[in-house]
Amino acid sequence: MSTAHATAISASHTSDWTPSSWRDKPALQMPTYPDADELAATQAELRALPPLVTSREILSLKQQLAEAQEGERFLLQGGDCAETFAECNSDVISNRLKVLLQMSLVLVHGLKVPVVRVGRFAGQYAKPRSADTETRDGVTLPSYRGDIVNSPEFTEQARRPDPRRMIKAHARSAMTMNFVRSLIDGGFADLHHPEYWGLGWVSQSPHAADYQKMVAGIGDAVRFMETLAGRRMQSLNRVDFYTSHEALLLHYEEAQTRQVPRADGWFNLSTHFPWIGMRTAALDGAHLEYFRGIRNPVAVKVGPSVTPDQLLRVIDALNPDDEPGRLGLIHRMGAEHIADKLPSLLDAVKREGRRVLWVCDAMHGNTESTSNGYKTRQFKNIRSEIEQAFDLHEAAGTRLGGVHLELTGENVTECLGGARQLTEVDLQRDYRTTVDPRLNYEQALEIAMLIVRKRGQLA
Ligand SMILES: O=C[C@H](O)[C@H](O)COP(=O)(O)O
Ligand SMILES: C=C(OP(=O)(O)O)C(=O)O
Ligand SMILES: [Mn+2]
Repeated sequence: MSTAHATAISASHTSDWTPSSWRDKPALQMPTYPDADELAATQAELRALPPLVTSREILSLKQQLAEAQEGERFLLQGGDCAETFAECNSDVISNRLKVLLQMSLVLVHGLKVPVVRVGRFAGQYAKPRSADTETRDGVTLPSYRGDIVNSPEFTEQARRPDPRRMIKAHARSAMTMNFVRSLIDGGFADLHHPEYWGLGWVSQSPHAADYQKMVAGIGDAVRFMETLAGRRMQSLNRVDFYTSHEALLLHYEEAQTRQVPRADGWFNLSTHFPWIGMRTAALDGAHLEYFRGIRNPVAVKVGPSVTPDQLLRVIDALNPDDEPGRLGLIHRMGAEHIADKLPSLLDAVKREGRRVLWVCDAMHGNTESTSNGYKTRQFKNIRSEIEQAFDLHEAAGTRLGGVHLELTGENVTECLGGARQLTEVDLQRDYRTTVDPRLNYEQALEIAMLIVRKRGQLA
C-alpha cells in the first residue's frame, strides 16, 4: 500500500480523534490532582514549550522499525525502570549510553544486522503501580508513581501529586536529550574509537577477554574497509539513538501532541517511540484511545492474561491499515509462563497476517521479592525467557525482532546471578532503583552476548 493511501485511510479511522478524546474513556493509573486550575495552567504552559523530538526523526525510526519487522535490523530498547530527577546527571547519562552502545556493538557484530538503538530515557518518569497506596508502620499514603507525579519519600507532602512536576520532567528530559545528542554528535559513538565508550570495569569483567577480542576485530575490519575504499568512512562516526517511554500520564502526553507543518497528522513530540504498559492496555481505555490517533511508532506490552482475540482487537485499534513499522508488541510473560502463553498469540497474529514487530521484555514477568524484602530478578530467569522466546518464535514461524530491558551503566546490585553470581547478601551493597531492579552493566553485556550465542545456534 502506498504511504499516501495508508495516510488517507488512517485519517478516516481517526476522524473522531483529538489529542484530548482520551478524556471520555476510563483512564487507569492516573493521579488525581487536587487542584484542577493548577493542572490546567501547567498544561497550557507545557503546550507552549518546545518539543523534545521532531516528526522527521520519528518517521525515520518508523522506517527502521519496519526494517526490523522484516529481519533486516534488530531492536535494542533499554534503560531505567524509572528515571529520577536526582539522577539526571552527566555520569548516569553517559554510563547508560556507553552500556547501550557496547551492547549494540556486540549485537551488530554477532547478528550481522544493524541495530535500532532506543533508550528508555529522556522521559521515563511515570510509573504504574500494583497498589494505589503503601502502608508503613501503620501509616498509609498514596504510592510513589514516578518523579513526574510525586516523590518517593514517605511523607504526605512528598506523595501528593503535583502537576508542576510535569514542567520539571519536560526540562530534565530536554537536558538528557541534549547531552545524549551532543555526545553522539561529538564522536562519542565513533566506531573508529570504541575505546571511548569503555567503562572502567571492562578490564576486570568476566567478559573482558571476549569483549576486547571483538573490539579489536571490529577495529581491523574498519581499517580494512577504509584501506579498500581509500578514504575514512564518515558513516562510522556516528549512530542514530532514539528515545522511548511509557506514555502513561496522558495530561503530559496530550500537551506534547502537535500537528507539524509539512507532515500529515498528529505527533507526540515528547518522545520517538511511546509505549502502553500492561496495566493500561484495555481496549476501551483512555490509553488506547490516545495512542490510536498519533503517528509515532507505538508499542504495547502484552502480559500473560491477554487472549489471542483481545490481541487482534488491540492490533486493529492501533494499526488498522497494517502500516509497516507502526506497531511493536512487547511480550512480558515470565520464564515460567512464556512457553504456555506465547504460542497461541504468535499463531493468531501470523494467521491473520498482521504486520507487527515482536519484542521480548524479559524483565517484568520475572520480578520476585527476597526474604529480606528486596524486589529483585534472577539473571537465570531473564536469560531463560529470552532463550525460550527465540525458540518459540522459531517454532511458530514468526520473528523475534528485538529485546526490551531494564538496565543501568552503574555498578548496582539489584538483580541476582550473572557471571559474578550476585547473591541476596550482595543486594544490600548497592540497591538504588526506586521501582524495579535493573541489570547492571556486566549483566547487561552478558545478555547481549547470550542473544548472539542463541541466535547463532538457531541460524
Ligand atoms: O515498572 C513496572 C511497574 O511499575 C512495576 O513493576 C510495578 O511495581 P509494583 O508492583 O511495585 O507496584
Ligand atoms: C511498567 C512496566 O512494565 P509492564 O507494563 O510490562 O508491567 C515497565 O516497563 O516499567
Ligand atoms: Mn519496570
